[in-house]
Amino acid sequence: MASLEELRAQLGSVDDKIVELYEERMKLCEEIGICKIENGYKTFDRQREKNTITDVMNKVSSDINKKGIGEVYEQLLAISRKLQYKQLVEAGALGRLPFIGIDLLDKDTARVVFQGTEGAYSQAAMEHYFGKDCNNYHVHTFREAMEAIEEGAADYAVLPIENSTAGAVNEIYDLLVEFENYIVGETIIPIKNTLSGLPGTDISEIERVYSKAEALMQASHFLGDHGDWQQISVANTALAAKKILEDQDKRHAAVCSAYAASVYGLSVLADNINDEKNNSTRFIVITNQKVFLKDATKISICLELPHESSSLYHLLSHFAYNDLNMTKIESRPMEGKSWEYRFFIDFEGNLADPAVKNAIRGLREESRNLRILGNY
Ligand SMILES: O=C(O)C(=O)C[C@]1(C(=O)O)C=C[C@@H](O)C=C1
Repeated sequence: MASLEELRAQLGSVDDKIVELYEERMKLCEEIGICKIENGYKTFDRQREKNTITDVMNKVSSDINKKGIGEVYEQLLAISRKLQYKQLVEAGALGRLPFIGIDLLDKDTARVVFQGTEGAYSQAAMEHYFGKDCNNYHVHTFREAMEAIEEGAADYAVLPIENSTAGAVNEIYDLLVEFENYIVGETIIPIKNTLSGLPGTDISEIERVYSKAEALMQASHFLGDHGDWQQISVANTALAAKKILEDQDKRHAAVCSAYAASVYGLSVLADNINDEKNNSTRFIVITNQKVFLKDATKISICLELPHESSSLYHLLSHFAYNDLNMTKIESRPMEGKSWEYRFFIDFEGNLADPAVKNAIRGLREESRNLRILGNY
């Protein structure tokens, strides 16, 4: 029986042959790539790949080798495809109207819309991004904000997309698909609720609290210590603060942000009463212009995948192959297609980077309806 060293030496010679053949194969794929560009043929030939994989699987005998060679070829073909996407990008075949790189957003002259009432967290986020004196107005629903951007009634909208404890705001994801608007910025603000009442109120006088149902729930430990208080839910936390001002009853208090309390002239009776002390919400800034800041570092895309085994696995390989760091993935059910999903992916990069262009080229070819939602 041969020793481990001898067997490893034999394996080394086999690996040398594989490497040589691999290089020979990639060289041929490169030539095919040129031929495809010159003749306008599609890079990804799904049927050809299926045939190749079946052929090589039929050439081996044992089941374990069949599965193994199948997997090796899946990878091999995916890599030659990626080489051909790179060739396409280098030949300048981008295929779509490009995003335009800009130096700055016109924050001083812009008209900005947010959803909610005066004192809402969205307003606080808007002021954080655009400044306290920005020209703004508010609407009742997220859809109305999206429409205002699409129609050009406002230049930018500030909308919540994700909370650190509650997760994604699904409606915003769905609206990003429905409307052709683009993300150009983001801002994260802490969500810290207070118990606020009329100035001069002592907490011992309180008998009733108003707030949004979720905000009452998120302060359940604090409110549990005051079990005799009546809890009344209203549409949002800013509205609760407004009600306290209007009622002028010292027995009433609101669970709302310190920002809403200041907007409605209330005093903070207890600060940061949420059970989870490090809660924050990420807001996106959207516009109807296909632009991106030249120093942008994050890209959001969405796409649909064929209902096939390992389609997500192959899709994600475009990030690894191009050394791109994926920071988030969300899925949402697709309307009218039970158990099929649309994926929303965030990754680090700038649309001007060659690696990003290569990855997007590959992702576009191998998924359906890919949309770049923004680079910010
Ligand atoms: O035959 C082709 O069209 C090729 O480009 C070669 C190849 C392969 O590596 O075998 C690569 C990509 C295609 O999707 C199909 C097959």
